[in-house]
Amino acid sequence: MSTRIAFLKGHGTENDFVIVPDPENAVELSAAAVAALCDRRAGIGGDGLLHVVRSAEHPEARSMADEAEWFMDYRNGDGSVAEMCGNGVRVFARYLQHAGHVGEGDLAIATRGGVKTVHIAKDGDITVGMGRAVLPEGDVTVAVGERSWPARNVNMGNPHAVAFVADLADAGGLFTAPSFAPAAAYPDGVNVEFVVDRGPRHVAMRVHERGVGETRSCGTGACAVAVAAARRDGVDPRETGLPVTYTVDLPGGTLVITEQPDGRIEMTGPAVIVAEGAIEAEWLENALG
Ligand SMILES: N[C@@H](CCC[C@H](N)C(=O)O)C(=O)O
Repeated sequence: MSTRIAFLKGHGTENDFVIVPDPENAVELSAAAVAALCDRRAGIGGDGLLHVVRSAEHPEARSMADEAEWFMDYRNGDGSVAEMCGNGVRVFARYLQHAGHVGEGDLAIATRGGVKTVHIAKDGDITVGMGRAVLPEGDVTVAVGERSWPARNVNMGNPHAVAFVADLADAGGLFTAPSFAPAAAYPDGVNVEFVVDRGPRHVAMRVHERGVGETRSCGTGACAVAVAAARRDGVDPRETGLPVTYTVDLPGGTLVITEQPDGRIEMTGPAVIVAEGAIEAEWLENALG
């Protein structure tokens, strides 16, 4: 009889994830296994995978176990590991609520980018304390084909290049990763955001994600865009002492990003569990050859 591995499918503003609950860290998820599961034709399909593990059971999260019971072991759809996933944290929290591990209110989730505070509101939206943005000095350029744009380097735990463009269509099909310069700015690759203005403190963006491709949404990307837009607009809450909020429209929905006077960034948006099922271990073994 073949063994089965439980999974769920969820999304946050259409950034979608395969969720593998594995409290004891017993399921071996190689990069190839993650890529097979995230394959949209031969697998379940997803931009990424959320491996749900008790912090105490994971070598990368043990040191955070006192603060956060659960560790989001996030993987990109190509199997690579990333430091953080903003939409992923909301979907991860929704899974914990769905499974009865937590209720409405506050919780902490361990990630490779540190412990994130999460609030599950009665109205269903989820707010994540995303930490502070780091904006390294130096000019960055991103290019798609013959076109190039100056970009702002923003680190949200993971790397971003934010380019303001005249029209979101300027980035073209985004079938391959935009190139960037200088190479030293992003030694581990980068997520690239293309942004237009929609109104006062209201922008729209597209994103090409490292390890995935173009996605319908990126939470860390939306935070990077909000901070880059604020600085471009001459707004820095750490100087004014006032929080600033940007509404960020993405192809898959809208996220609301607030930067507090101490620089902490909060992201609010939806998170949805779509389905539950079982992975045939035999299929996975065959998929891995
Ligand atoms: N979709 C995510 C970001 C996922 C990680 C990213 N692709 C990377 O490699 O840094 C989000 O919602 O933040």
